[in-house]
Formats: sequence, C-alpha cells, structure tokens
Amino acid sequence: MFEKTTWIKLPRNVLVGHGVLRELSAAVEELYLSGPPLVVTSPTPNDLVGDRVREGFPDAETVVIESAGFDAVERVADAATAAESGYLIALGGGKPIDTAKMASDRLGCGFVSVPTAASHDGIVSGRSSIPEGDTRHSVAADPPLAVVADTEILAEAPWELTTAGCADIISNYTAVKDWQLANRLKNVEYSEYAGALSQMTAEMLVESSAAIKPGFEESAWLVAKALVSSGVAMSIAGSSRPASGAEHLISHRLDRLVPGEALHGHQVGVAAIVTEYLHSGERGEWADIRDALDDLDAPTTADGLGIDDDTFLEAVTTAHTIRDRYTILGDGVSEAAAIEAATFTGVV
Ligand SMILES: NC(=O)C1=CN([C@@H]2O[C@H](COP(=O)(O)OP(=O)(O)OC[C@H]3O[C@@H](n4cnc5c(N)ncnc54)[C@H](OP(=O)(O)O)[C@@H]3O)[C@@H](O)[C@H]2O)C=CC1
Ligand SMILES: O=C(CO)COP(=O)(O)O
Ligand SMILES: [Zn+2]
Repeated sequence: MFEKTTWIKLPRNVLVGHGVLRELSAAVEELYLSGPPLVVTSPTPNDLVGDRVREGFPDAETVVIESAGFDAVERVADAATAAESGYLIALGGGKPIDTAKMASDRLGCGFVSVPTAASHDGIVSGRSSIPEGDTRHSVAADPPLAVVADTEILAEAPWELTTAGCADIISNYTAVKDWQLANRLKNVEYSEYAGALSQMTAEMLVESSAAIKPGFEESAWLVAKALVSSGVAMSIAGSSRPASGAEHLISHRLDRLVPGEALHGHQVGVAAIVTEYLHSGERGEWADIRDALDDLDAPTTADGLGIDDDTFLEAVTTAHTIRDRYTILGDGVSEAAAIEAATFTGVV
C-alpha cells in the first residue's frame, strides 16, 4: 500500500527589501491573528529597532533574552502567557529568532520573523537550533507566519554578520553531500527537490560574490534572498539536512568548547573546507569552498575564527557525538586524519 505523505510548511508573507519594516503591521494584519504580540528580541536589536517595531503595535510587550537555550524558551513562554499575547514577533539574529520559534511551538501560537542581520538561514526555516549541555537539539517547529527582512537594516549591521550569512549558505555544498552519503549508507530519506534547491542557492550566491561588498544594500538583498531560499529547502525537507551536515556538527562542538568566540556562519564555513576534504580528498572542491569564502570576506582558517588549532582539531574529532546525524565524520575522525585534513587545507 502507498503510504508516503508530504506536509510542507512555509511562511505566508515574505517581504525582503528596502524599508519593508514599515509594512510589518500590514503584513501581520493579513495573517488574521488576534491578541497583542510579544516582541522577543536580544539587547542590540532591541536598542536599534525595537521602538520602530513597537510603534506599529502599541499594545506589544517585550522580552529581551541574552542567550539561547531552553531557559530562554521558558522565559518567553511565561512572559507570553502572563501578557496574554496572541503571537510573537522575533526581532534580531538567530538567538531570538530560534528562541521565539520554539516558544511559539510550545505556546501553540504563530510568530513573525524580523531579522536584523543576514547572518544565518534560520530566519525562514521550521527548525529551531537550541543548545543544551554538551549537545544541541535541532527541534522541529513551525516556520514563521511571515518574514519581514528590511535590507536597509541588514545592510547597516556589522559586515561580519553578512559574511557569516554567506558562509552559512556556502556550507550547503557539504551539507548536501553529507545528506546524500547518509541516504546511500544509512537509507536516510533524501529529497531531490530540497537538495537541489539548497545546492543551487549556494551556487547562485557564489556566482554573485563580486556584487557582495560592504556598504551596498544590494549585498544584503542578495544574501537575504539566499537565506530565504535555504530556509525554504529546510522546510521542504522537514529537516535541517539540506543546510546542516558535518560542518555544522563541528561548529556546534566549537560552541561548546569556546562559546561566543566566532559567529555560527563563520564556523560552519571554515569547517566545510575540512569536511569537503574528508569527502573528496586532495583533488576535491575544498579549495573552491575556501576561495568562495575568501572572496566573500569570511574566515578560512581556525586562526581567522580566533580559535586555536588544538581546539579546532578537538572539535573535528568529537563532533560526531553532538547528535545522531550520519555524516562523513562517521563514528569519529581520528586525530591523525583530522590533522591531515586541516593542515593540507591550511585551516590549521
Ligand atoms: N534554526 C535554524 O535553522 C538555524 C539556526 N541558527 C542558529 O542561529 C544562531 C546564530 O545566529 P546569529 O545571528 O549569528 O546569532 P545572534 O542572534 O547571537 O547574533 C549575533 C550577534 O549579532 C548581534 N546583532 C544582531 N543584529 C544586529 C545588528 N543589526 N547590528 C549589530 N549587531 C547585531 C547580536 O547582538 P546581541 O548579542 O545583543 O544579541 C549578537 O551579538 C545560532 O544559535 C545557530 O545555531 C543558525 C542557522 C540556522
Ligand atoms: O544552522 C542550521 C542550518 O544552517 C541549522 O542546523 P542545525 O539543525 O544543525 O542547528
Ligand atoms: Zn547554519
């Protein structure tokens, strides 16, 4: 008997462009939500844009979170319950967006994503990435009901946040390879549509790299569109597989070993150079990934991340323990193999 089903959840309104923050209340109005919103944000985005968001929602309450984690999710859920909020507005980078995403799932209400940085591809996805102890959970949640990505705001954010977003997209190359490997070796379900979309998004970004330069709003536009596209690939897959493979496991491990040292996107970019070498060896495309990162001003070495070589190598050899996701790391890369891959590619 045929039993396959697909349920793809996507945002209803996606606004990307100059000054679209002014359309936020119109975009929300179209969603037929009820009750006041709770704005979930972190300190810098709140200082920069919080008041402009609240202008459109005079009855909104705000909760400011300092770090991601299940405690923050609980805080947001409690604040929403106390304020009788009808929905959440996530304002900021990946930290407040992932926290609001998961809290809205817990509360059974919708949320709207208002990114202030083009720094990662979770702004549209239906996955929430939450750290806990030594591990990190990629939790299924509903995607935002609407996304309002104002390129004027994104372009004013520090350039390194945009280059982190670029690197998060470039890591799709190796993420898709890991997914295909897991499909071949472990029979993990693979979506041709999601895999192709994720890979095409990375290719298009690399092809546009000459136009991605600091000080141009066009750059924020190109990167934001790629982040949306990558998030849609995750929604089609119903998993973060199209955009998260071994390079993300290494980054998640670095988050435990040296918290806050480097941006998520930068870590996954450098790690992708190494995992591409593990996939394909000396003649693989690791140098293309390195050059693409370099063209986009993203780091290509452990040192460029501000992380010492030994810590980076420790992350490579222990990354497979982060979660049950089969990748090129298999059941662990030996220290000698990690040193060979990272030195040959110039990462350490
Ligand atoms: N769910 C998913 O599919 C995905 C989730 N992620 C997750 O997202 C997180 C990474 O996202 P990232 O955005 O780097 O993390 P943060 O939200 O921590 O943002 C990074 C830094 O940028 C600051 N910031 C945000 N906007 C601006 C701005 N406009 N101007 C100046 N500073 C700004 C933040 O300030 P402050 O410190 O005040 O907050 C923070 O210091 C990780 O936890 C990662 O796992 C990443 C990819 C996909
Ligand atoms: O960062 C992500 C995709 O870019 C999300 O992946 P994770 O599921 O590994 O957190
Ligand atoms: Zn990522």
